[in-house]
Amino acid sequence: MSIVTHLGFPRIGAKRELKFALEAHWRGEADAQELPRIAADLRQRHWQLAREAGADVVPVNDFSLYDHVLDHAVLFDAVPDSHRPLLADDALAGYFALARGRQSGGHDLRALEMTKWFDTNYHYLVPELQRGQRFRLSGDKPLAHWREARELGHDARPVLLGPVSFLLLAKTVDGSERLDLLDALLPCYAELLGQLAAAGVEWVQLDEPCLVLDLDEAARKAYARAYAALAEVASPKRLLATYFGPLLDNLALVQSLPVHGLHVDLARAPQQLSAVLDSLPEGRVLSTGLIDGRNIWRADLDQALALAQRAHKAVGSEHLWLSSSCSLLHVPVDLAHETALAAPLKSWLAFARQKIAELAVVRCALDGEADSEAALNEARRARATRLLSPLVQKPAVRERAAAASAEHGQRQSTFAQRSIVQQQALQLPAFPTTTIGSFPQTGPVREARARHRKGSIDEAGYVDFLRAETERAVRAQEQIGLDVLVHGEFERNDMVEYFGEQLSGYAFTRNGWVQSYGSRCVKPPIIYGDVARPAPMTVEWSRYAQSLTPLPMKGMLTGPVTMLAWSFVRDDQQRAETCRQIALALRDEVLELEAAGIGIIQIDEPALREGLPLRRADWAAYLDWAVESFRLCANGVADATQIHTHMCYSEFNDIIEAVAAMDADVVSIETSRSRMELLDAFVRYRYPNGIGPGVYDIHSPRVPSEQEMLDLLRKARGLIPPQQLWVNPDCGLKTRDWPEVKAALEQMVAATRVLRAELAA
Ligand SMILES: Nc1nc2c(c(=O)[nH]1)N[C@@H](CNc1ccc(C(=O)N[C@@H](CCC(=O)N[C@@H](CCC(=O)N[C@@H](CCC(=O)O)C(=O)O)C(=O)O)C(=O)O)cc1)CN2
Ligand code: MET
Ligand SMILES: [Zn+2]
Repeated sequence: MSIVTHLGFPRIGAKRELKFALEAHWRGEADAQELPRIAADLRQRHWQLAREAGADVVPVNDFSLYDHVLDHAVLFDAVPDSHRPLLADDALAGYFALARGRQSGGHDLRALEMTKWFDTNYHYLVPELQRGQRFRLSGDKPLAHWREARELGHDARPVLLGPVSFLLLAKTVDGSERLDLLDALLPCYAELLGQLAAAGVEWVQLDEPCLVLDLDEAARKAYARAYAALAEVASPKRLLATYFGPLLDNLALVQSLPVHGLHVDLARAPQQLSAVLDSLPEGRVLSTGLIDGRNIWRADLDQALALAQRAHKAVGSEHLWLSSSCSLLHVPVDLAHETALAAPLKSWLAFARQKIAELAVVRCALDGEADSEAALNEARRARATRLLSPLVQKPAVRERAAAASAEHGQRQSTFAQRSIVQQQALQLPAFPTTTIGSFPQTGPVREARARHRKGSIDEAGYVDFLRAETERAVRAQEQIGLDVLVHGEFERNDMVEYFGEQLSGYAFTRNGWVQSYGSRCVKPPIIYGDVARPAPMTVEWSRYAQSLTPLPMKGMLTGPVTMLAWSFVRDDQQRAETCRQIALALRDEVLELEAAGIGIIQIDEPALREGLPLRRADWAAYLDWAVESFRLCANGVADATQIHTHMCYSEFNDIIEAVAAMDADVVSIETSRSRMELLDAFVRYRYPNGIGPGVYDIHSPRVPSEQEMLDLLRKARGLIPPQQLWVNPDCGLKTRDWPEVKAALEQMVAATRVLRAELAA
């Protein structure tokens, strides 16, 4: 009989139990045993839940206290020397110091860099390696968690990030070639596999998501070498797991690797099944990724079943696994907690637990069990009602999207012309200072929102509270001496969810939490239908904030590409089409802000880069519609209105032309941690519009000094013409506290004043 399994499970907990345990631990409020106890409890609960939903085998070591890539770096002792003493002294404290930095107890340790996990909104910590790096197996988490599951009676499969993906996802601090470290790393894997085999582990899952990327010759050779080497050692049977896309030109390589099983993503790439089956070596297990781990829709079980049947015919039930396309990390835990979702909508959805149950239905149907028919019918009915629902189809929205043309995305004049008009209107000093939008989302702000949600403060009381917070932020900015102010975003739970709640065609959940990094979570809203804007969303807040000050108040919106990328999107129409609908809805907001007298409007697009398809061949098409959507959203304004955009965590070399084509008057980017290196693309391209390279790393509580920021600014001034240069932090300040924010911004303004004096001299 074919088995039901999945590649990994969300670890934060349905009610974010891990988040609260972590944060209590970091605040020093929990005793030393509390965090490990809650973590073990979550693992136990999640295994049980998966088994009850229908999984035969559960993955283990998918759990992490912070990040699974960091866990591997620690497991192989691939950590910066600076962190070693603390790690040796207190392993957990050292681990969190790698994740979050540490500036107490006589330590001044920086955090590892964080970056996006493929094209998801999950962030991993980037292992730092160097030439001659030594690796050493340190710790036994994969085996310990396997034992834990075994003792609870579960058939379990440890998950490891495979050696080549581990290296490709790491960076070297000295510019040396990562893959040169393969020979040094492999003995660690060999030792670990040996330990697992000796303990009686039957299967190990080696995740190699990099196999869905464009690979150069060196990477292909590394794969061949690594897996040949691992075939020589004592080891459980190896499942090579690929996900997030089709294997395409890497298929032959993959099929040549000596492993016992292969997992392929058939949710994103169902069309690859034929080629995979045709080339699958005799006797190899095929793990079919049938159910989408990246989205929350109930599956098309007929399609999943059809794929499973084709695979079954080719490999037989002994060699067939039915699985999720990727780890379920990217979806919430359990739909059962959504008690407030409207009835038809709820019946269309499946979270992690429901997805495993769907796999169990496919298995029943595959085995010809009679009661599977009822479950299949139920799924068919739910899907059909969704696709035909009048909630989904809005003819007026579709007509508008079809009618929108490129002209609507064209500013009236060139940047050179309109920047003169804008300067006349705004009268900004050289090197204008501003911030990226959010100010601290403090405990009281979140509590007020929670009380409002529960009805224990009314609308008026909540609005009064938010107005007071906004006013406080405006006064603080005036006092600090910033030139372009923001209202602070206190009314927003999240930059995406907040807009999702106000747009039609969008639904939102109560508990649909997904880990973004560490203890930080998001509740991605769900786009289920054609998107429109029934009423203005931010205009009153911006108008109010502007009424408090004579200084320019920047309007603040989340752009269409980011709204799309950080939501769960409908799967019954092209993403480009959905994005266009969002763009037009936001366009109305932009124009209404303008009409309300807001002269500067920022439209954030931090997700533009991460939305880039994993394969280069697909980039141009994506960038075309992504840029077009931004332009449709932003560029309907008059010359005097200044459009800003903001992007963080972006490798701009790949997308600089697209950034230029957006034609925003000012773009703010994250650059402080890379010491302005990320400006390179703009410099080389001679990017003509305004640029605000971040001078202050907002991810850390550390307050940068005036001198540090001045150094960065001088560097930036040497790279781009002074009249283009803006001064701002790397990103929004919502995760910081007021005292550090005020101190840092004061230093930033002081540094700017020095720069201005130098310009005048
Ligand atoms: N969607 C999205 N993706 C993004 C970003 C982003 O801002 N948004 N930024 C980048 C980095 N990612 C981040 C993701 C999350 C957070 C973050 O701070 N998340 C908050 C939750 C934000 C939120 O939805 N807050 C709600 C709910 C807050 C809450 O927990 N309330 C308590 C009660 C209040 C309390 O006592 O704290 C409850 O409901 O139980 C609100 O403010 O209303 C968290 O994990 O703590 C930060 C950065 C990239 N991706
Ligand atoms: C992740 S980009 C964040 C932009 C948003 N305006 C903020 O300041 O929080
Ligand atoms: Zn940002």
